[in-house]
Amino acid sequence: MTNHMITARGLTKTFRSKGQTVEAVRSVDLSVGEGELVAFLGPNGAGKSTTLRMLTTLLPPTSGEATVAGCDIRRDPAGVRRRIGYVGQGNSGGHTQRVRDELHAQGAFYGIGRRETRARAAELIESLELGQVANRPVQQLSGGQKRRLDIALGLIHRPELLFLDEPSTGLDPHSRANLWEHIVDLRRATGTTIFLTTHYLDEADQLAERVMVMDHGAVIADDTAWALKESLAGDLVTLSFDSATDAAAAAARIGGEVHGADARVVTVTAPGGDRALPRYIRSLSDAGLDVVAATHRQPTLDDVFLALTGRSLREEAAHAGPPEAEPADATNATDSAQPVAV
Ligand SMILES: Nc1ncnc2c1ncn2[C@@H]1O[C@H](COP(=O)(O)OP(=O)(O)OP(=O)(O)O)[C@@H](O)[C@H]1O
Repeated sequence: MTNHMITARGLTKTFRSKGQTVEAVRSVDLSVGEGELVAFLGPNGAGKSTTLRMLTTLLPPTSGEATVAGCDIRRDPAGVRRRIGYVGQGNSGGHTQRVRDELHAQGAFYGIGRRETRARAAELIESLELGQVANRPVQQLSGGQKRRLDIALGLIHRPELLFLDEPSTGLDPHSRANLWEHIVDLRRATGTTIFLTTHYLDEADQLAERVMVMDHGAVIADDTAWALKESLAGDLVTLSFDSATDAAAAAARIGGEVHGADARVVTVTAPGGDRALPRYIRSLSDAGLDVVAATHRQPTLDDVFLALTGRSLREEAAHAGPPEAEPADATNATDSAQPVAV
């Protein structure tokens, strides 16, 4: 890894409310290199946003330390804020101001000169494809356009590092894909380091260069999606049998687990499942056990999470309910795409 854009050691946040203590973030160590695109993944309440809010100086840590874009979050929060962009879970909706004016106001907030702000706003309007709506009031934009505006607002001062808290939550699949294209293009063009949280396993898998998995306030995995899948899960081989007796005998022979309502399905995790599958079939046939159907599939990040925690992230997300059609309004002014007063 080259220079570090983020390093955190023992970062901890404990909330106390109504006599209860919540250990939201427990002694997190992490490092992000210059130019990386890192996804922070985990179920609801895992502590992702709290970590982001500490790194962006919106929340003081209970203990631990972190350096962000070369500045210490405790000793030089203003320095951190000058160098980073932060797009929270709130959105830019509800504003009667026009898109272009919103960007100009943001530039003025950062103390950027008028001419430079206008040029920068025009550049961002172009790169984030906001040209057609640049003169419309923000409240008239679609969810995807609003998120792109949020990102433009977060980038007006050319930050070295951009934090995005669930940038695609609430968007339909098409808008999500479009937003991601913009994020990836931007990163390619500017080399900006991007650290984002997401609930979408497929997004993290396909687009992030590194995935950090968080659960119960701790980072439980940190690697490329490929390495995580390769090392933790292996390929998932599924074999079906005519009877539960055969399935049980097969499971015992190959070290698999019996599944299914009628206990006739065996799954086993094997590196290189495409090559392992014929071997299993041959070995079971030698033992007089006929496989009636067989599949193998590459593991997903959900399999990784399952292997690490015994729980499925996908199921937890489903229990948490579908995302809102539009992201909720910011409950806290500092959570919106607006910059924090420095
Ligand atoms: N201001 C607060 N006061 C008390 N508890 C809090 C506060 N903010 C967060 N928490 C708690 O800290 C834990 C971590 O919350 P956090 O928002 O960081 O999780 P998350 O991983 O970002 O979840 P989500 O994916 O739902 O946004 C949760 O149990 C949450 O209820």
